[in-house]
Amino acid sequence: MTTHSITVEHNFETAHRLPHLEGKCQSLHGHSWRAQVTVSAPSLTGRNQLGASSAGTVVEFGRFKKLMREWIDDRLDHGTMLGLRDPLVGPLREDGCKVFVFGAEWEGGDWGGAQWPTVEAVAALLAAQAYGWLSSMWDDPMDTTIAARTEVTRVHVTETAVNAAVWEAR
Ligand SMILES: Nc1nc2c(c(=O)[nH]1)N=C([C@H](O)[C@H](O)COP(=O)(O)OP(=O)(O)OP(=O)(O)O)CN2
Repeated sequence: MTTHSITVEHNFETAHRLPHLEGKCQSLHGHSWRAQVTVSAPSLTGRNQLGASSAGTVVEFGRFKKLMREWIDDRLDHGTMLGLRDPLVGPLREDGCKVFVFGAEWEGGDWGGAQWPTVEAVAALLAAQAYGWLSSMWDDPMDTTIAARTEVTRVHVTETAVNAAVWEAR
């Protein structure tokens, strides 16, 4: 069986802190995050208004990146990622800051523990969201660029040049 995959990337400037870990990560700090999302399909067979067809794409880069960029830029970029139990959530919000709360806005569920904004949890968060981006393309009957049985297979997130996490579908 063959697999076709595409990978797209986006960056975001976002603060976080991990008060449950010992050391410097307890202090609020920022990173230039990079997320690479890989989408795969067993064939390039897609659809058009007449039925099964092929645009020759797993998903069209531009459409998928638009969905990815809008979600990341709206919710994470130039904001702060915190855990639900972090006492900074209230004060930052009261001061008008953008805050994304792990364990609230996104609870993790089957995607793995997500109570704190570790790099691992950010990768799982984006994998879960990427399934939503694919669903919205699939639900659009005019979208002829998404192949059948597309899946999110890998999300690679870096917070620094030397720290990264990977979420991979089994
Ligand atoms: N498994 C994880 N471990 C750590 C995470 C994480 O998300 N997952 N996060 C942190 C901190 O957020 C911190 O930003 C990074 O810590 P650390 O690599 O120790 O710090 P530096 O980037 O300054 O390290 P260098 O010495 O510059 O390489 C901690 N652990």
